[in-house]
Amino acid sequence: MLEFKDVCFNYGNGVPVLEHINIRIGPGEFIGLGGRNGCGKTTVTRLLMGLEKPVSGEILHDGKVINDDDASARSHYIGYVFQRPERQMFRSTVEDEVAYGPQQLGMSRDETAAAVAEALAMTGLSHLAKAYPPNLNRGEKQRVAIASAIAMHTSCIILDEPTSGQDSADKKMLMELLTDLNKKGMTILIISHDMDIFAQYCQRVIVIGNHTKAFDGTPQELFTQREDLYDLGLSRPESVALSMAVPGMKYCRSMKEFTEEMLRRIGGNR
Ligand SMILES: Nc1ncnc2c1ncn2[C@@H]1O[C@H](COP(=O)(O)OP(=O)(O)OP(=O)(O)O)[C@@H](O)[C@H]1O
Repeated sequence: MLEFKDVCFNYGNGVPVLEHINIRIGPGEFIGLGGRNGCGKTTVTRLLMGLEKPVSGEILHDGKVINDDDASARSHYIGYVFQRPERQMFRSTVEDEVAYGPQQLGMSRDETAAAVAEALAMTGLSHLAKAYPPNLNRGEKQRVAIASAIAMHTSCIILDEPTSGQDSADKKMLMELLTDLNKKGMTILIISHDMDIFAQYCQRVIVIGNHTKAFDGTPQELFTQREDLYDLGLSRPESVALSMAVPGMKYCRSMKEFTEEMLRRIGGNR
């Protein structure tokens, strides 16, 4: 469990970024973090990672205050995939890169090799074990960062806008990998501007607005009950808008679900 208790933060210039934020992230959740550009999403995750410290309030891990724990201490239980994952890579092969964390944890050579092999297999990177990380494409680099977290046996992965600028095939591959990890118990927190990701993959969405938490609930509640989506920098996904427009239609998380439901209805009416 990761928790923010009444957290306030600014970058030292006096301009408030976050004010009195309370958030609880339970084990095994798949949470989307949204809001307008510049509302403070990345700042929330940097505070979780220990890259910034709250001005006031507490950050807790499993009930213990971790305000003073630095990022390396928190990397034992939180993995982070930056917007530009190449910035977090500095070794000359993918397998060495993924081995770095386990080595820092003091795992033996055999344990490290096993953890790396397992992490590369889970992320579909085994064939790229000897590749030079800067030569990989963005999707592959993200998977290296995810593999690094898996190899360290972290319980949580945070991703900052991982699908921006990706084609739909890469996006689907990444989201399916995250769904798979989540089913194995990994907590996922994903910053995104992509409403389809919130609707289709997240169990819960947290929205930051006006320097604080403006929404915390299911994607269905967010997209069907909030009148202020535009003000929050969000929009209703097409699948939800269409399912709301058809009388008696159930809530549809994706266009695939909407299409299947429409076909089922047409078939049923024949
Ligand atoms: N190092 C910094 N020094 C001063 N202000 C900063 C710094 N980093 C971010 N900010 C400001 O803090 C606010 C929140 O930034 P943050 O990057 O957390 O927002 P965000 O919601 O992630 O934005 P985006 O959606 O554009 O990525 C913004 O107004 C930003 O300009």
